[in-house]
Amino acid sequence: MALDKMEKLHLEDKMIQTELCELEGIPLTKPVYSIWDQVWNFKARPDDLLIATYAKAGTTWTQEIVDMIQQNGDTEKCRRASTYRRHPFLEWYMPEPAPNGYSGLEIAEAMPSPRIIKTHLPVQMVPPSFWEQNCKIIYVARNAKDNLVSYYHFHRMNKALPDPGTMEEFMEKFMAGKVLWGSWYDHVKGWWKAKDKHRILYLFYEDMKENPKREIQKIMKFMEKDLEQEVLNKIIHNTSFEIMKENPMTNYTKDFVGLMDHSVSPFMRKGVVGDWKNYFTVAQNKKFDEDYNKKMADTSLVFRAEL
Ligand SMILES: Nc1ncnc2c1ncn2[C@@H]1O[C@H](COP(=O)(O)OS(=O)(=O)O)[C@@H](OP(=O)(O)O)[C@H]1O
Repeated sequence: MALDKMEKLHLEDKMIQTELCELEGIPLTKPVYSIWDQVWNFKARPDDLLIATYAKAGTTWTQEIVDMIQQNGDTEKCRRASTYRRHPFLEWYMPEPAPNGYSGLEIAEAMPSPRIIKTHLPVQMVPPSFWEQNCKIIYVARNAKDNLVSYYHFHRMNKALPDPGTMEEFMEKFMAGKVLWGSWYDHVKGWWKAKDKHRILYLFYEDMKENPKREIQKIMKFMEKDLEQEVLNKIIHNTSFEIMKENPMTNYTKDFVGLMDHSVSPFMRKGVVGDWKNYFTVAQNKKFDEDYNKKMADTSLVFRAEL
């Protein structure tokens, strides 16, 4: 291999930086950690809509629903750019010359209102301006077991994330909260508490699968949008897993090129409730449940891990 190419690859490897470092007990990637002051000082605008989730809980799906509502069901407008470029990912940062160099902050700052912004931050790390501006927030939660399985496969296919090891090893890290964006348990509980004090619509992935029409209507109401039945049907259709999997603007084949390997596991993988049953052994399930019951004993939050 030519020397300059080797140097470039080495540099790119360094820029990808799969190592995590903790901020107030929350593991972040090194580049995100390095710009944390700027993230914290981000200036939200009153008409920003924040979509907050633990990673792999249904973010992309919700982003597409919200965009389709905002665009009054106009599919062409929704195809103006990829999900990743349409809705800035607030804290995400990968400096050039990393492939797909990206700064959520820069994209957000340059974007005209109304903005739809994505974040995976736990509630205590959301920049204060979102609360000061009383922004609307949609939080989507997914049951821990399916969330874990989806996150595991995402780590396998995404070179920007640490190697997950075996499913068993990843499960241990997930239970200990030693994964990017921290503890699932604290994330869902923290946002659940916050919903009583702020303008937060708290949704569940399982409810969206069970009855997309009902959940899309909830989002419409929250966004104060009244759309014709025909438009609603169009939104239901175009935000289904099958359509989004084939849509190059929503299936992540246009972004993270060279980082995400969809042949290892596609971003739009299965999109179902209960896939964890194909991965958890009986012993793992028992151990997981025992630990889960302890960690979730102090909340009224209830999840469904099957439909
Ligand atoms: N329309 C639709 N319907 C049902 N399920 C869907 C849909 N779109 C995305 N997905 C599934 O959501 C999982 C990806 O989660 P996120 O979008 O939150 O990922 S990310 O955190 O933004 O990287 C991932 O889940 P798994 O299939 O279980 O891995 C996607 O397949």
